[in-house]
Amino acid sequence: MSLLEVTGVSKRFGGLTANEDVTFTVGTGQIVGLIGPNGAGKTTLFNCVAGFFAPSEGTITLDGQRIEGLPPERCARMGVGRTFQIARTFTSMTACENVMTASMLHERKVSDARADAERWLGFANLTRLADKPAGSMTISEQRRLAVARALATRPRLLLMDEVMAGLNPSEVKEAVDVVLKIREHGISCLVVEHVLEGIMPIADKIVVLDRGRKIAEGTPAEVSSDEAVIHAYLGDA
Ligand SMILES: Nc1ncnc2c1ncn2[C@@H]1O[C@H](COP(=O)(O)OP(=O)(O)OP(=O)(O)O)[C@@H](O)[C@H]1O
Repeated sequence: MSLLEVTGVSKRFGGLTANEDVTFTVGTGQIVGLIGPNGAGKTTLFNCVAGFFAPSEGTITLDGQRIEGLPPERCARMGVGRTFQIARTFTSMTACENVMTASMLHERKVSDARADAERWLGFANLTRLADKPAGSMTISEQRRLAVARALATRPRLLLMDEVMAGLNPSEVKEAVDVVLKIREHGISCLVVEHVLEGIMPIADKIVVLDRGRKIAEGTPAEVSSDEAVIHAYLGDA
């Protein structure tokens, strides 16, 4: 049994089908990349796994337990963590306070939450910025802060949404190093990413969506040479 099993998931918004009959798994300690052209349905699927959307059809299990349709906080308590885009970090709070808001999910005492937050800031290579307001940090630092905050919820599966977008090559490498460290901790990662040079070298598996459907699944090498994938990315050009 895989940690995450997405089976036959469809999601419709009125007449628009954003996901159609999508099936894939994420194994324990695996990094799985979810890629596809704009509008392919990546974010929608991500939101179905995180509990932000209930699928119209299909099932989603975490460690054998059904989670589809559960609210986000139940999914989080069951072990599904997710990063939010920058706008969701609390910009006037310090980096440490930001992570503490997540640590409080498990720690009752403020001093324990602070110690926990400091540990995750260290994990994300942000110790020296612990007391800086999140709003004054660079995009790269804020992305790693979002990862630290998600890790503080103690996920078994971490969903990462475009944590590498807009970063320069050395910042992409820093983000990649953090993802690899997360896997070393035995935490599985499902990564939605446009920055293919960031995700392709480190993913155990890539799932490719196009117009809501899964068009390919396999190792990075397999999907890179897949005709349907090449066509989806390049069109008829
Ligand atoms: N809440 C919503 N209501 C209606 N339609 C939506 C909603 N969310 C997404 N869609 C539509 O579903 C389709 C898939 O969008 P989605 O954002 O999941 O794709 P994506 O692969 O994440 O795209 P991108 O790479 O551009 O972020 C699009 O046609 C989008 O307009």
